[in-house]
Amino acid sequence: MKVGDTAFRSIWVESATGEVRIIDQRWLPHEFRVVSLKTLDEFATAIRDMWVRGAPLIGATAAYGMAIEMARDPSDASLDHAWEVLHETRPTAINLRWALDDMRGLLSPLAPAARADAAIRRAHAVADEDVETNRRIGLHGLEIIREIARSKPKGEPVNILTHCNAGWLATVDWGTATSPMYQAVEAGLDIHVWVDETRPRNQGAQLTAWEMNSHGISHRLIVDNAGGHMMQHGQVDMVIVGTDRTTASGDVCNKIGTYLKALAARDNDVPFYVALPSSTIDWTVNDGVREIPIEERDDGEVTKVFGKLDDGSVASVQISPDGTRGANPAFDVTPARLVTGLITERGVAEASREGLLKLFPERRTAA
Ligand SMILES: CSC[C@H]1O[C@H](OP(=O)(O)O)[C@H](O)[C@@H]1O
Repeated sequence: MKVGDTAFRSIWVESATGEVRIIDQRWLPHEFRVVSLKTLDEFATAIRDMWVRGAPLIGATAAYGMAIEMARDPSDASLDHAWEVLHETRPTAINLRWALDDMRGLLSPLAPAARADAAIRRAHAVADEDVETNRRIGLHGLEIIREIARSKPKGEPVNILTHCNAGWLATVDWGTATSPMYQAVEAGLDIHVWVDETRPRNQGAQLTAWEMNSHGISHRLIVDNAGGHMMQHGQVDMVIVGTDRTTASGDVCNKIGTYLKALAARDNDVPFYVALPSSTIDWTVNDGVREIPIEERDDGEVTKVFGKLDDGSVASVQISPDGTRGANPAFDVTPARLVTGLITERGVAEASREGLLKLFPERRTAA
């Protein structure tokens, strides 16, 4: 998407140097920092420490990490080591495993001498496919927004609530939950976005708000606990979020707090949509609550908050007593029964096995 007058992706290869470049999202919205990732360990650190984050972007970053390592050492041992190092960075987003398996499946049968070129080509393709996939998600989501707009009094915007950042910063471009928003604005529809701050790391306040500002989309930042109240008072026409792993039966694992939004949406008859590329569907899992590993992150993310000081510098400040420890599950699982629809690149699926198989019949295994 555009940053000022310049079009950006969240990850790209500098043509002059061949270096893989990323936007280091830890410093947004206060500083726009671009860094190069040059070694396998730097790629692993960037994913683990959330310089880059968001399921599709984590997958694309891992693909480029494999490619960089193949250029250094294309041996079988190096291929397996790179898979292990990158896989252990974060446990929940399935795109990481999907991308690593995709790359290793392509590279393993090749002669080592052919792996570096094949790897970088595939990494580029993973990134390009993500952009097109998200664009298509946006077109399908646009029709939902358009339908809601028809039911609104003239001059009133479609009010959309979103949680965390499932924006272009969480993908290579367009975003998943934000793609319908961008497409709606491009189609001339009037939307307003309630942006959940999304504690503890505030991806909403820091990243989604930055995206909305950069794109000139009407929005207001709200605390995570305000969403239910807004819905009770008719101020939310739809919820749209992303996901880090959706099961074959339609259970949705997403940033912590998503489940609570879904409960409030159901209680107030607000449609609750999830936007996702098919690479985020884990076809091997049915019961999301019991089977999806939930990342436990450092409790310092709960006891501290990052922001800009009055002198313009950025810092992390402690918000709780010295002796207080935190608990920090990074995701939760929304059962399929609370999901109105799954917006994929092939269309909108009912949140169920049959609903997903109608759009992805090639996944229908023999009974
Ligand atoms: C399009 S995936 C976005 C998804 O990823 C975020 O998690 P994190 O920032 O920890 O990587 C969040 O769950 C978003 O919904």
